[in-house]
Amino acid sequence: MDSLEAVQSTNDDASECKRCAVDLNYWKDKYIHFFVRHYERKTPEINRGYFARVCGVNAVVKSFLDKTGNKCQIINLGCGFDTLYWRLKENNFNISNFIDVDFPTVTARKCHSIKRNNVLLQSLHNEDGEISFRDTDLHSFNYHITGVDLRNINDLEYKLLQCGVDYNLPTLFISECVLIYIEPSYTQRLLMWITSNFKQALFVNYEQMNMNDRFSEVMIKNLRERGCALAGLEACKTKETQKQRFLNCGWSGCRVWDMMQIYMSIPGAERQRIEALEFLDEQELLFQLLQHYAISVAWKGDLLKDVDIT
Ligand SMILES: C[S@@+](CC[C@H](N)C(=O)[O-])C[C@H]1O[C@@H](n2cnc3c(N)ncnc32)[C@H](O)[C@@H]1O
Repeated sequence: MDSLEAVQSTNDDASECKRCAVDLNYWKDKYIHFFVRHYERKTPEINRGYFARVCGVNAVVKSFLDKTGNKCQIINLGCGFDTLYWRLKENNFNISNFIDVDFPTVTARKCHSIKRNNVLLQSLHNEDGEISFRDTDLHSFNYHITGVDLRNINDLEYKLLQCGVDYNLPTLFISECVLIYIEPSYTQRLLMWITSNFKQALFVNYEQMNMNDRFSEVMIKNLRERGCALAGLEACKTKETQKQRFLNCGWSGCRVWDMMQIYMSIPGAERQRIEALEFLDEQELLFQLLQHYAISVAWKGDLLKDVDIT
């Protein structure tokens, strides 16, 4: 497998882990099984780690929507098979625009699954417009999928315009385990392009952190053996490097929480519920895993500052 293919295949891992945890009742997602048919059962540590990840990202999304209402935009960078658009719709959020972005090979598969599924299609229908499909792209009233390499800003800009991007709307960017695969100079260009073009933006980034100890050496070795070069690893070293990545690119501020902090801040009853779902043999392993991932939230503009997710 070459490096690009290996990076794209990380979407299969992420979506299979999400489906597994949903089937075990960690959280509800009525749509993930439309995208992921087969998976192997994951360990309790992995399932709990994904639970914390979903809770953390959902908390940022909720805080963003509390501040903006429906007059806003979400752009999911390296979206994979994420189902956030449908989950928001189900909860009566009808935001101005939602754009899913990934490599064309990944978006083609996402479009294919949507095209043959009435439940997914129905949410996209609106009296104001048709759904148009191309192989790798989909355009509907307020949901778009576009296939583009995030390292190419000119192409990204062009494709986002086709998706009706509005630079004046408060915009939430989501990236879950994406930037670690991208060379720092490209990420820098992407982050600077966002701050120079969008009036008000919030960026939630979930990815590895504390990548400078023995535990992380094993994680890095495993990913590299699969062909993932981890070009963006430098920024994953510490909380400070995660933060500086944004501050150096013109963002007004950035806060970083490791996943242990997020996990411990989940309300007691909810944590007890999920801890009763499966027997966890090695608590220490879960804690190590949680200490090696983080959520960073960066903002541009006063409206979107002070997001607290713990
Ligand atoms: C680990 S997966 C995560 C998928 C999704 N964010 C989730 O959490 O379920 C990483 C995703 O980032 C995408 N990705 C990585 N580098 C990219 C790039 N340069 N341009 C577009 N997508 C990219 C991959 O194709 C893959 O779908």
